[in-house]
Amino acid sequence: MLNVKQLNFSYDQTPILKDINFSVNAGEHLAIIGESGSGKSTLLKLLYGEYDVTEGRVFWKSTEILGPKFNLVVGYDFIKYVAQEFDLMPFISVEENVGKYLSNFFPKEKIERTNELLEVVELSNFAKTKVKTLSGGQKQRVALARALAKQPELLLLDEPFSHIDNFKKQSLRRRLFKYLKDKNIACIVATHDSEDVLGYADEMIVLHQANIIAKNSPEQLYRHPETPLIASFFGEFNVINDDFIYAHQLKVVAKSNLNAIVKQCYFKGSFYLIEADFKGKTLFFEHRLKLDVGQSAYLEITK
Ligand SMILES: Nc1ncnc2c1ncn2[C@@H]1O[C@H](COP(=O)(O)OP(=O)(O)OP(=O)(O)O)[C@@H](O)[C@H]1O
Repeated sequence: MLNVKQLNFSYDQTPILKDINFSVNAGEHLAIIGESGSGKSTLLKLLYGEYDVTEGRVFWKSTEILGPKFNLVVGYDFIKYVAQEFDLMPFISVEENVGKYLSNFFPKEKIERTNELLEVVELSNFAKTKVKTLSGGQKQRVALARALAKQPELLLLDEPFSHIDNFKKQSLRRRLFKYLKDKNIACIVATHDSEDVLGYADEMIVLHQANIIAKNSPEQLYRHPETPLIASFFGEFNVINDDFIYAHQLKVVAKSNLNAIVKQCYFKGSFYLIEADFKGKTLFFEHRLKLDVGQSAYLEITK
């Protein structure tokens, strides 16, 4: 189990993280969300032992995670960290990068393990390709496979799918997170993307102004977002009668007290997202048909 106790951190005078407390069980999946600059990457780096905490302690089971003041070599065998910049070896092949830290004493096992991981990240066809010729998204997938090679107990992922195209992203997410669950590998994922969280994370932490402002299951935070920041992570929303109402929770009806005038209509595939004016305030709602600018629409909350 990972235990983070009263962690405080600053690079200089400004506190970046204040009184951070949480734990993660073996095999559990925790998502960390927050605006850009809220300290997500810094927190992952502290959990990896890349920096020394200013105050507080971090434990994985009974081992204390310590930074460079205490360790000559940064990091621990049981933790792997895939940063936003992946530090691969460009002049060797994909399979050599993935197998780099696997023992050559067991060549058959090394090949099997490398092949298994290349399948997880859907790069089997690129096994012999030199990394320098790969695209950014392909390199990110090599970095993920390499982090898993010597099965870690805890995997730290910083925006793990940021370079990967939408065609691959969905299936890669499913494969990777299923693999981690099957192998009981705990993971902590810093992300801006609600698709990385919903359906996968067991718990979610929201960082804001150096503090954890919410910690709960994604379902609870989705259903009861306590702040606009949390609601906005999940999609367009409105504040009506002090309540957060997602765009899909406003329905067009024949008559109601909520008469909005359409300002913009955005095609979203299976629906249109409509931006409308209601008494000088902007409202967002979803509708299956296109509406004309200037048209009036009666709306009802369907929460
Ligand atoms: N090496 C560093 N030295 C000084 N300040 C830093 C350093 N790295 C990050 N910071 C600052 O710490 C704050 C948190 O940065 P961090 O990268 O942890 O945020 P983040 O939430 O991961 O952002 P993003 O979502 O954009 O990746 C920012 O204000 C950043 O400028």
